[in-house]
Amino acid sequence: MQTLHVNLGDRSYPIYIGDALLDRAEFFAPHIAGRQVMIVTNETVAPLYLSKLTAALSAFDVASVVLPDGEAFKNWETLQLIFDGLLSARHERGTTVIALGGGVVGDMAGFAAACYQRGVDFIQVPTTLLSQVDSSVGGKTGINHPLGKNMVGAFYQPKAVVIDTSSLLTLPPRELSAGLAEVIKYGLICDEPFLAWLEAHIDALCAVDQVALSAAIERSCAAKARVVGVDERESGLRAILNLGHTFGHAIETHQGYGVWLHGEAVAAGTVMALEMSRRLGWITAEERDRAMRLLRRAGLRIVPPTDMTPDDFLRYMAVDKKVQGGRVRLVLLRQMGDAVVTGDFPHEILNATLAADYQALAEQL
Ligand SMILES: NC(=O)c1ccc[n+]([C@@H]2O[C@H](COP(=O)([O-])OP(=O)(O)OC[C@H]3O[C@@H](n4cnc5c(N)ncnc54)[C@H](O)[C@@H]3O)[C@@H](O)[C@H]2O)c1
Ligand SMILES: O=C(O)C(=O)C[C@@H](O)[C@H](O)[C@H](O)COP(=O)(O)O
Ligand SMILES: [Zn+2]
Repeated sequence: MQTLHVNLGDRSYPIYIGDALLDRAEFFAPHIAGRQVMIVTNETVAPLYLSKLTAALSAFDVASVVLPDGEAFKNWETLQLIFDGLLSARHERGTTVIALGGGVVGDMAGFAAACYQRGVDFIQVPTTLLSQVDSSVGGKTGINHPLGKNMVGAFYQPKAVVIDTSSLLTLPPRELSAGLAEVIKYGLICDEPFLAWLEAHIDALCAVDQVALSAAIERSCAAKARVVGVDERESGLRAILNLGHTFGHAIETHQGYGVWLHGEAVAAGTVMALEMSRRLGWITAEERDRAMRLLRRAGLRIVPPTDMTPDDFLRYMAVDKKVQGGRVRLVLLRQMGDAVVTGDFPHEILNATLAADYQALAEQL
Protein backbone atom coordinates (compact mmCIF):
# COMPACT_ATOMS: atom_id res chain seq x y z
CA MET A 1 0.00 0.00 0.00
CA GLN A 2 1.33 3.47 -0.89
CA THR A 3 0.26 6.84 0.49
CA LEU A 4 0.74 10.06 -1.48
CA HIS A 5 -0.27 13.55 -0.37
CA VAL A 6 -1.86 16.53 -2.06
CA ASN A 7 -0.25 19.46 -0.27
CA LEU A 8 -2.71 22.34 0.13
CA GLY A 9 -1.94 23.58 3.64
CA ASP A 10 -4.84 22.91 6.04
CA ARG A 11 -6.77 21.33 3.13
CA SER A 12 -4.06 18.76 2.38
CA TYR A 13 -5.20 15.16 2.01
CA PRO A 14 -3.86 11.64 1.49
CA ILE A 15 -4.17 9.40 -1.56
CA TYR A 16 -4.16 5.75 -0.47
CA ILE A 17 -3.28 3.24 -3.21
CA GLY A 18 -3.51 -0.48 -2.55
CA ASP A 19 -5.34 -3.77 -2.88
CA ALA A 20 -8.65 -4.51 -1.09
CA LEU A 21 -8.81 -1.13 0.66
CA LEU A 22 -12.62 -1.07 0.36
CA ASP A 23 -12.82 -3.63 3.16
CA ARG A 24 -10.78 -1.62 5.61
CA ALA A 25 -12.34 1.11 7.81
CA GLU A 26 -8.92 2.46 8.81
CA PHE A 27 -8.60 4.23 5.49
CA PHE A 28 -11.94 6.00 5.94
CA ALA A 29 -12.64 6.53 9.66
CA PRO A 30 -9.87 9.14 10.28
CA HIS A 31 -11.46 11.30 7.56
CA ILE A 32 -15.10 11.06 8.72
CA ALA A 33 -15.76 13.80 11.29
CA GLY A 34 -19.33 12.89 12.30
CA ARG A 35 -21.56 9.82 12.36
CA GLN A 36 -23.51 10.20 9.13
CA VAL A 37 -22.17 8.92 5.79
CA MET A 38 -23.86 9.15 2.38
CA ILE A 39 -22.40 6.84 -0.25
CA VAL A 40 -23.11 8.08 -3.78
CA THR A 41 -22.69 5.44 -6.47
CA ASN A 42 -24.43 4.21 -9.63
CA GLU A 43 -26.40 1.25 -10.93
CA THR A 44 -23.32 -0.55 -12.28
CA VAL A 45 -20.99 -0.08 -9.32
CA ALA A 46 -23.53 -0.58 -6.53
CA PRO A 47 -23.99 -4.36 -7.00
CA LEU A 48 -20.23 -4.77 -7.19
CA TYR A 49 -18.93 -2.71 -4.26
CA LEU A 50 -21.66 -0.92 -2.25
CA SER A 51 -22.27 -3.69 0.30
CA LYS A 52 -18.54 -4.18 0.82
CA LEU A 53 -18.00 -0.48 1.59
CA THR A 54 -21.15 -0.26 3.70
CA ALA A 55 -19.98 -3.22 5.79
CA ALA A 56 -16.56 -1.63 6.31
CA LEU A 57 -18.33 1.50 7.62
CA SER A 58 -20.70 -0.34 9.97
CA ALA A 59 -19.62 1.91 12.86
CA PHE A 60 -21.29 4.83 11.09
CA ASP A 61 -24.85 5.74 10.16
CA VAL A 62 -24.60 4.93 6.44
CA ALA A 63 -27.14 5.76 3.72
CA SER A 64 -26.68 5.55 -0.03
CA VAL A 65 -27.90 7.04 -3.31
CA VAL A 66 -27.69 4.96 -6.49
CA LEU A 67 -27.59 7.12 -9.63
CA PRO A 68 -28.27 6.14 -13.23
CA ASP A 69 -25.07 5.24 -15.04
CA GLY A 70 -23.42 7.25 -17.81
CA GLU A 71 -21.97 10.54 -18.97
CA ALA A 72 -25.39 11.48 -20.31
CA PHE A 73 -26.61 11.61 -16.69
CA LYS A 74 -23.92 14.04 -15.50
CA ASN A 75 -26.46 16.86 -15.18
CA TRP A 76 -28.70 18.92 -12.87
CA GLU A 77 -31.51 16.35 -12.82
CA THR A 78 -29.21 13.59 -11.58
CA LEU A 79 -27.47 15.92 -9.15
CA GLN A 80 -30.88 16.60 -7.59
CA LEU A 81 -31.15 12.90 -6.69
CA ILE A 82 -28.17 13.31 -4.36
CA PHE A 83 -29.78 16.25 -2.57
CA ASP A 84 -33.07 14.30 -2.40
CA GLY A 85 -31.22 11.42 -0.71
CA LEU A 86 -29.38 13.63 1.77
CA LEU A 87 -32.49 15.52 2.80
CA SER A 88 -34.75 12.46 2.93
CA ALA A 89 -32.25 10.79 5.27
CA ARG A 90 -32.02 14.00 7.33
CA HIS A 91 -28.28 14.31 6.85
CA GLU A 92 -26.81 17.26 8.71
CA ARG A 93 -23.80 19.47 8.00
CA GLY A 94 -21.65 16.90 9.80
CA THR A 95 -22.28 14.23 7.15
CA THR A 96 -19.57 12.89 4.85
CA VAL A 97 -20.39 12.15 1.23
CA ILE A 98 -18.43 9.22 -0.24
CA ALA A 99 -18.17 8.99 -4.04
CA LEU A 100 -17.99 5.31 -5.03
CA GLY A 101 -17.55 5.00 -8.78
CA GLY A 102 -15.86 6.52 -11.79
CA GLY A 103 -15.29 10.12 -12.72
CA VAL A 104 -18.96 10.84 -13.44
CA VAL A 105 -19.98 9.77 -9.93
CA GLY A 106 -16.96 11.50 -8.40
CA ASP A 107 -17.54 14.82 -10.17
CA MET A 108 -21.25 14.87 -9.29
CA ALA A 109 -20.87 13.67 -5.70
CA GLY A 110 -18.09 16.20 -5.13
CA PHE A 111 -20.19 19.02 -6.57
CA ALA A 112 -23.17 17.94 -4.43
CA ALA A 113 -20.89 17.96 -1.35
CA ALA A 114 -19.71 21.45 -2.27
CA CYS A 115 -23.32 22.69 -2.43
CA TYR A 116 -25.27 20.71 0.19
CA GLN A 117 -25.89 23.08 3.14
CA ARG A 118 -23.11 25.22 1.59
CA GLY A 119 -20.52 22.49 1.89
CA VAL A 120 -20.02 19.11 3.58
CA ASP A 121 -17.00 16.80 3.67
CA PHE A 122 -16.44 14.23 0.96
CA ILE A 123 -14.15 11.29 0.22
CA GLN A 124 -13.30 9.98 -3.25
CA VAL A 125 -13.36 6.20 -3.80
CA PRO A 126 -12.55 5.93 -7.52
CA THR A 127 -13.28 2.60 -9.19
CA THR A 128 -12.20 3.20 -12.83
CA LEU A 129 -8.61 3.62 -14.00
CA LEU A 130 -9.45 7.12 -15.25
CA SER A 131 -10.87 8.21 -11.90
CA GLN A 132 -8.00 6.58 -10.01
CA VAL A 133 -5.30 8.38 -12.02
CA ASP A 134 -7.09 11.67 -12.55
CA SER A 135 -10.64 12.71 -11.58
CA SER A 136 -10.52 11.72 -7.90
CA VAL A 137 -7.50 13.98 -7.31
CA GLY A 138 -7.44 17.78 -7.44
CA GLY A 139 -10.96 18.88 -6.51
CA LYS A 140 -12.49 19.66 -9.92
CA THR A 141 -16.17 18.78 -9.48
CA GLY A 142 -19.24 19.51 -11.57
CA ILE A 143 -21.68 18.57 -14.30
CA ASN A 144 -22.06 19.01 -18.03
CA HIS A 145 -24.19 21.63 -19.76
CA PRO A 146 -25.76 20.99 -23.19
CA LEU A 147 -23.55 23.79 -24.57
CA GLY A 148 -20.32 22.68 -22.96
CA LYS A 149 -18.51 20.01 -20.99
CA ASN A 150 -18.04 20.51 -17.23
CA MET A 151 -19.28 24.10 -17.53
CA VAL A 152 -20.98 24.10 -14.11
CA GLY A 153 -19.10 23.07 -10.97
CA ALA A 154 -16.72 23.98 -8.17
CA PHE A 155 -13.16 23.49 -7.01
CA TYR A 156 -13.77 21.46 -3.85
CA GLN A 157 -11.12 19.17 -2.39
CA PRO A 158 -11.86 15.77 -0.83
CA LYS A 159 -10.72 14.79 2.66
CA ALA A 160 -9.08 11.65 1.26
CA VAL A 161 -8.81 9.54 -1.90
CA VAL A 162 -9.02 5.76 -1.38
CA ILE A 163 -7.87 3.80 -4.44
CA ASP A 164 -8.57 0.07 -4.32
CA THR A 165 -6.74 -1.27 -7.37
CA SER A 166 -8.61 -4.60 -7.20
CA SER A 167 -11.75 -2.77 -8.34
CA LEU A 168 -10.14 -2.56 -11.80
CA LEU A 169 -10.54 -6.32 -12.18
CA THR A 170 -14.23 -5.80 -13.02
CA LEU A 171 -13.67 -2.80 -15.30
CA PRO A 172 -14.56 -3.37 -19.00
CA PRO A 173 -11.50 -3.22 -21.32
CA ARG A 174 -12.84 -0.18 -23.19
CA GLU A 175 -13.02 1.74 -19.90
CA LEU A 176 -9.52 0.62 -18.94
CA SER A 177 -8.22 1.95 -22.26
CA ALA A 178 -10.02 5.24 -21.66
CA GLY A 179 -8.12 5.63 -18.41
CA LEU A 180 -4.81 4.95 -20.17
CA ALA A 181 -5.37 8.10 -22.24
CA GLU A 182 -5.00 10.20 -19.09
CA VAL A 183 -2.01 8.12 -17.94
CA ILE A 184 -0.16 8.65 -21.24
CA LYS A 185 -1.02 12.36 -20.95
CA TYR A 186 1.26 12.70 -17.90
CA GLY A 187 4.22 11.39 -19.89
CA LEU A 188 3.55 13.91 -22.65
CA ILE A 189 3.05 16.97 -20.43
CA CYS A 190 5.53 16.58 -17.57
CA ASP A 191 7.25 13.17 -17.34
CA GLU A 192 8.99 12.24 -20.59
CA PRO A 193 10.77 9.16 -19.14
CA PHE A 194 7.33 7.78 -18.23
CA LEU A 195 6.66 7.35 -21.97
CA ALA A 196 9.40 4.73 -22.29
CA TRP A 197 8.10 2.95 -19.19
CA LEU A 198 4.61 2.94 -20.68
CA GLU A 199 5.88 1.58 -23.99
CA ALA A 200 7.48 -1.30 -22.07
CA HIS A 201 4.42 -1.98 -19.89
CA ILE A 202 1.36 -1.09 -22.00
CA ASP A 203 0.50 -4.73 -22.70
CA ALA A 204 0.66 -5.56 -18.97
CA LEU A 205 -1.50 -2.54 -18.19
CA CYS A 206 -4.10 -3.63 -20.76
CA ALA A 207 -3.98 -7.12 -19.21
CA VAL A 208 -4.93 -5.54 -15.84
CA ASP A 209 -1.64 -6.57 -14.28
CA GLN A 210 -1.97 -5.28 -10.72
CA VAL A 211 1.73 -4.53 -10.22
CA ALA A 212 1.99 -2.51 -13.43
CA LEU A 213 -1.29 -0.73 -12.75
CA SER A 214 -0.28 0.22 -9.21
CA ALA A 215 2.97 1.69 -10.50
CA ALA A 216 1.20 3.66 -13.24
CA ILE A 217 -1.49 4.89 -10.83
CA GLU A 218 1.07 6.02 -8.28
CA ARG A 219 3.20 7.84 -10.88
CA SER A 220 0.10 9.50 -12.38
CA CYS A 221 -1.32 10.59 -9.03
CA ALA A 222 2.07 11.91 -7.94
CA ALA A 223 2.26 14.02 -11.09
CA LYS A 224 -1.23 15.40 -10.62
CA ALA A 225 -0.66 16.05 -6.91
CA ARG A 226 2.47 18.07 -7.75
CA VAL A 227 0.62 20.22 -10.28
CA VAL A 228 -2.45 20.77 -8.08
CA GLY A 229 -0.24 21.61 -5.09
CA VAL A 230 1.32 24.43 -7.14
CA ASP A 231 -1.81 25.74 -8.91
CA GLU A 232 -5.04 24.47 -7.32
CA ARG A 233 -7.50 26.65 -9.26
CA GLU A 234 -5.85 26.57 -12.69
CA SER A 235 -4.49 30.12 -12.79
CA GLY A 236 -1.57 28.82 -14.87
CA LEU A 237 0.37 25.56 -14.58
CA ARG A 238 -2.63 23.34 -13.90
CA ALA A 239 -3.94 23.94 -17.43
CA ILE A 240 -1.28 21.51 -18.74
CA LEU A 241 -3.47 18.71 -17.34
CA ASN A 242 -5.91 19.77 -20.06
CA LEU A 243 -3.76 18.46 -22.93
CA GLY A 244 -6.09 17.17 -25.65
CA HIS A 245 -9.17 18.39 -23.80
CA THR A 246 -10.06 21.48 -25.82
CA PHE A 247 -10.39 19.27 -28.89
CA GLY A 248 -11.63 16.33 -26.82
CA HIS A 249 -14.46 18.15 -25.05
CA ALA A 250 -15.60 19.47 -28.44
CA ILE A 251 -15.82 15.85 -29.61
CA GLU A 252 -17.77 14.75 -26.52
CA THR A 253 -20.25 17.63 -26.76
CA HIS A 254 -20.76 17.38 -30.52
CA GLN A 255 -21.17 13.61 -30.56
CA GLY A 256 -23.51 13.59 -27.53
CA TYR A 257 -22.26 12.93 -24.00
CA GLY A 258 -21.25 9.32 -23.55
CA VAL A 259 -20.99 8.39 -27.25
CA TRP A 260 -17.24 8.89 -27.15
CA LEU A 261 -15.93 8.03 -23.72
CA HIS A 262 -14.06 10.92 -22.11
CA GLY A 263 -10.74 9.09 -22.36
CA GLU A 264 -11.38 8.23 -26.00
CA ALA A 265 -12.10 11.86 -26.83
CA VAL A 266 -9.00 12.92 -24.90
CA ALA A 267 -6.87 10.47 -26.90
CA ALA A 268 -8.17 11.85 -30.21
CA GLY A 269 -7.76 15.39 -28.91
CA THR A 270 -4.20 14.58 -27.84
CA VAL A 271 -3.43 13.43 -31.39
CA MET A 272 -4.71 16.81 -32.64
CA ALA A 273 -2.58 18.66 -30.07
CA LEU A 274 0.45 16.59 -31.13
CA GLU A 275 -0.19 17.45 -34.79
CA MET A 276 -0.55 21.13 -34.01
CA SER A 277 2.67 21.07 -31.94
CA ARG A 278 4.39 19.50 -34.97
CA ARG A 279 2.98 22.09 -37.35
CA LEU A 280 4.40 24.76 -35.05
CA GLY A 281 7.79 23.08 -35.35
CA TRP A 282 7.92 22.26 -31.63
CA ILE A 283 7.98 18.46 -31.93
CA THR A 284 8.97 16.19 -34.82
CA ALA A 285 6.74 13.92 -36.89
CA GLU A 286 8.59 10.97 -35.35
CA GLU A 287 7.71 12.17 -31.82
CA ARG A 288 4.06 12.63 -32.85
CA ASP A 289 3.99 9.14 -34.36
CA ARG A 290 5.60 7.62 -31.27
CA ALA A 291 2.81 8.99 -29.08
CA MET A 292 0.14 7.93 -31.58
CA ARG A 293 1.49 4.36 -31.58
CA LEU A 294 1.38 4.26 -27.79
CA LEU A 295 -2.21 5.53 -27.71
CA ARG A 296 -3.18 2.92 -30.31
CA ARG A 297 -1.46 0.14 -28.36
CA ALA A 298 -3.52 1.26 -25.34
CA GLY A 299 -6.64 0.33 -27.30
CA LEU A 300 -7.63 3.90 -28.08
CA ARG A 301 -9.03 5.49 -31.24
CA ILE A 302 -6.39 7.84 -32.68
CA VAL A 303 -8.52 9.23 -35.49
CA PRO A 304 -10.92 12.04 -34.47
CA PRO A 305 -14.54 11.79 -35.66
CA THR A 306 -14.67 12.18 -39.43
CA ASP A 307 -18.15 13.75 -39.27
CA MET A 308 -16.90 16.92 -37.52
CA THR A 309 -15.90 19.93 -39.61
CA PRO A 310 -13.34 22.55 -38.51
CA ASP A 311 -16.28 24.87 -37.86
CA ASP A 312 -17.86 22.25 -35.60
CA PHE A 313 -14.67 22.14 -33.54
CA LEU A 314 -14.32 25.93 -33.44
CA ARG A 315 -17.92 26.36 -32.26
CA TYR A 316 -17.42 24.15 -29.20
CA MET A 317 -13.82 25.25 -28.55
CA ALA A 318 -15.10 28.82 -28.15
CA VAL A 319 -16.92 27.66 -24.98
CA ASP A 320 -13.86 26.10 -23.34
CA LYS A 321 -12.98 27.29 -19.80
CA LYS A 322 -9.42 28.21 -20.85
CA VAL A 323 -10.75 30.92 -23.21
CA GLN A 324 -9.52 34.40 -22.21
CA GLY A 325 -10.63 37.64 -23.84
CA GLY A 326 -12.55 35.60 -26.38
CA ARG A 327 -9.33 33.89 -27.51
CA VAL A 328 -9.05 30.10 -27.63
CA ARG A 329 -6.08 28.84 -25.63
CA LEU A 330 -4.63 25.40 -26.22
CA VAL A 331 -2.31 23.07 -24.34
CA LEU A 332 0.51 22.19 -26.73
CA LEU A 333 3.91 20.48 -26.45
CA ARG A 334 7.00 22.70 -26.60
CA GLN A 335 8.80 19.35 -26.52
CA MET A 336 7.89 15.88 -25.35
CA GLY A 337 7.37 16.04 -21.59
CA ASP A 338 6.96 19.81 -21.62
CA ALA A 339 3.50 21.31 -22.16
CA VAL A 340 2.40 24.93 -22.30
CA VAL A 341 -1.00 26.62 -22.47
CA THR A 342 -1.10 29.36 -25.10
CA GLY A 343 -3.43 31.40 -27.28
CA ASP A 344 -0.48 32.73 -29.24
CA PHE A 345 -0.48 30.67 -32.43
CA PRO A 346 -1.27 31.45 -36.08
CA HIS A 347 -4.92 30.68 -36.74
CA GLU A 348 -4.05 29.15 -40.10
CA ILE A 349 -2.10 26.51 -38.18
CA LEU A 350 -5.12 25.77 -35.99
CA ASN A 351 -7.36 25.57 -39.05
CA ALA A 352 -4.89 23.26 -40.83
CA THR A 353 -4.77 21.08 -37.71
CA LEU A 354 -8.54 20.83 -37.65
CA ALA A 355 -8.64 19.95 -41.35
CA ALA A 356 -5.76 17.44 -41.28
CA ASP A 357 -6.23 13.88 -42.61
CA TYR A 358 -5.81 11.86 -39.40
CA GLN A 359 -6.87 8.62 -41.08
CA ALA A 360 -3.88 8.94 -43.41
CA LEU A 361 -1.64 9.80 -40.47
CA ALA A 362 -2.80 6.67 -38.63
CA GLU A 363 -2.27 4.45 -41.68
CA GLN A 364 1.35 5.58 -42.11
CA LEU A 365 2.34 4.74 -38.52
N1 LIG B 1 -12.60 16.18 -12.03
C1 LIG B 1 -11.54 15.86 -12.78
O1 LIG B 1 -10.39 16.31 -12.55
C2 LIG B 1 -11.74 14.92 -13.92
C3 LIG B 1 -10.62 14.35 -14.53
C4 LIG B 1 -10.83 13.44 -15.58
C5 LIG B 1 -12.11 13.13 -15.99
N2 LIG B 1 -13.16 13.70 -15.34
C6 LIG B 1 -14.54 13.34 -15.70
O2 LIG B 1 -14.69 11.94 -15.42
C7 LIG B 1 -15.66 11.39 -16.33
C8 LIG B 1 -15.10 10.12 -16.94
O3 LIG B 1 -14.84 9.23 -15.85
P1 LIG B 1 -14.74 7.64 -16.11
O4 LIG B 1 -13.87 7.41 -17.30
O5 LIG B 1 -14.39 7.03 -14.83
O6 LIG B 1 -16.21 7.27 -16.60
P2 LIG B 1 -17.50 6.79 -15.76
O7 LIG B 1 -17.57 7.44 -14.44
O8 LIG B 1 -18.65 6.94 -16.69
O9 LIG B 1 -17.22 5.21 -15.55
C9 LIG B 1 -17.06 4.40 -16.71
C10 LIG B 1 -18.00 3.18 -16.68
O10 LIG B 1 -17.44 2.17 -15.82
C11 LIG B 1 -18.39 1.77 -14.83
N3 LIG B 1 -17.60 1.37 -13.67
C12 LIG B 1 -17.02 2.17 -12.77
N4 LIG B 1 -16.22 1.46 -11.94
C13 LIG B 1 -16.34 0.15 -12.33
C14 LIG B 1 -15.76 -1.06 -11.91
N5 LIG B 1 -14.88 -1.09 -10.91
N6 LIG B 1 -16.11 -2.20 -12.54
C15 LIG B 1 -17.00 -2.18 -13.57
N7 LIG B 1 -17.57 -1.06 -14.05
C16 LIG B 1 -17.22 0.10 -13.43
C17 LIG B 1 -19.26 2.97 -14.66
O11 LIG B 1 -20.49 2.63 -14.07
C18 LIG B 1 -19.38 3.45 -16.10
O12 LIG B 1 -20.33 2.67 -16.79
C19 LIG B 1 -15.98 12.48 -17.34
O13 LIG B 1 -17.20 13.09 -17.02
C20 LIG B 1 -14.84 13.47 -17.16
O14 LIG B 1 -15.25 14.80 -17.49
C21 LIG B 1 -13.01 14.58 -14.33
O1 LIG C 1 -7.63 18.27 -13.22
C1 LIG C 1 -7.46 19.01 -14.21
O2 LIG C 1 -7.15 20.22 -14.14
C2 LIG C 1 -7.65 18.45 -15.55
O3 LIG C 1 -7.63 19.17 -16.56
C3 LIG C 1 -7.87 16.97 -15.65
C4 LIG C 1 -8.67 16.55 -16.88
O4 LIG C 1 -8.24 15.24 -17.26
C5 LIG C 1 -10.15 16.47 -16.61
O5 LIG C 1 -10.85 15.91 -17.69
C6 LIG C 1 -10.80 17.79 -16.18
O6 LIG C 1 -12.12 17.58 -15.76
C7 LIG C 1 -10.86 18.73 -17.36
O7 LIG C 1 -10.91 20.01 -16.80
P1 LIG C 1 -11.95 21.08 -17.35
O8 LIG C 1 -11.67 22.28 -16.47
O9 LIG C 1 -11.61 21.29 -18.80
O10 LIG C 1 -13.33 20.51 -17.18
ZN1 LIG D 1 -9.71 14.39 -18.68
